[in-house]
Amino acid sequence: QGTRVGFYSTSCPRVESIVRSTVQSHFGSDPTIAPGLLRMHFHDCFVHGCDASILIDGPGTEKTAPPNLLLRGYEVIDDAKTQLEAACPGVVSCADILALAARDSVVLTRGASWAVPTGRRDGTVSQASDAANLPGFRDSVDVQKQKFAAKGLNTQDLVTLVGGHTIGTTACQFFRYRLYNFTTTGNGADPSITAAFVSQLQALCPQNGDGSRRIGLDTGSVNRFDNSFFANLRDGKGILESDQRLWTDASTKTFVQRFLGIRGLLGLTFNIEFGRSMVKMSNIEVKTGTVGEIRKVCSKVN
Ligand code: HEM
Ligand SMILES: [Ca+2]
Ligand SMILES: [Ca+2]
Repeated sequence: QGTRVGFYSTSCPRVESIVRSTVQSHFGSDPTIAPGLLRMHFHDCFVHGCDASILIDGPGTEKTAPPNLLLRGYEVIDDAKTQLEAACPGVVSCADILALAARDSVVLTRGASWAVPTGRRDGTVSQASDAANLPGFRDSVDVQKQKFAAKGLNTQDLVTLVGGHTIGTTACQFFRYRLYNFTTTGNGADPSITAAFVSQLQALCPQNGDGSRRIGLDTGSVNRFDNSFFANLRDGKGILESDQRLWTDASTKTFVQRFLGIRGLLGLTFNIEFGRSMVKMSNIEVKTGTVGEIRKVCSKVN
């Protein structure tokens, strides 16, 4: 792919420790930056590849597209970049900083670590309209699979990477429609949500309440990078419609079951597979060599 582990070993040997300590210190004062940075890397990679196009400021850039409005952690990347420009000016790309910060975020939430290949270069294009190929929370499994396949990611990668929802939160506005008037029968909620859970969710996200209120994507384990998210899907406790559908569709359900260690199926260890699939995701359409640039400031092209 053109990226490799240790790309900066002579040009900027402290890059990984600088990024790690920066993420760590921000995490200390605001733990929500861990899920924020992981999601930001995903949203970067799916649009023009992992090239930091998501970080560019200005009217009509990717940042302004609806799926990206609630991303957080930009200040962490800026902070790391400032320190890296002091240590090794003009050497480390913003795209690599984001890839490293996503890994460090998983480790800080007690997930397993993995080696991040580096050597990405930063892109110069960022357009809101290009964010349309990001998956949406109402997408069917077929559409989710298509969008991942378009980036070279298979069904196992899809299930594994969506497992990133083991940490972090969602605004009520993205799933509240599942709780009220979704059906005209029963309690009016999406029947794929287990009955006892509906009233809990309704209490957290009242019908006419604040749509920006946030609740955990992995009920009971919001801050920990574990496989509890998959147990919640099995139990009808997925929060996003797109997440719960991974249990309804036979092709994705098998992988959820394998993460849960269902007898008779070849087991998969979520934390190990996550690192593997992340390496694939973080190599999507990467720019290397002389393509693109090394940005001086992550929020704007040189
Ligand atoms: C079908 C694919 C996916 C869909 C439809 C989807 C959708 C969403 C939505 C709607 C939210 C809530 C955003 C908010 O309210 O701020 C969210 C949050 C999140 N997503 Fe995804 N996502 C997908 C895949 C992924 C992948 C592949 C990753 C990472 C590998 C990821 C990581 C996260 C994280 C960590 C959060 C929590 C963000 C926070 O707490 O600020 N998602 N996702
Ligand atoms: Ca990008
Ligand atoms: Ca969890």
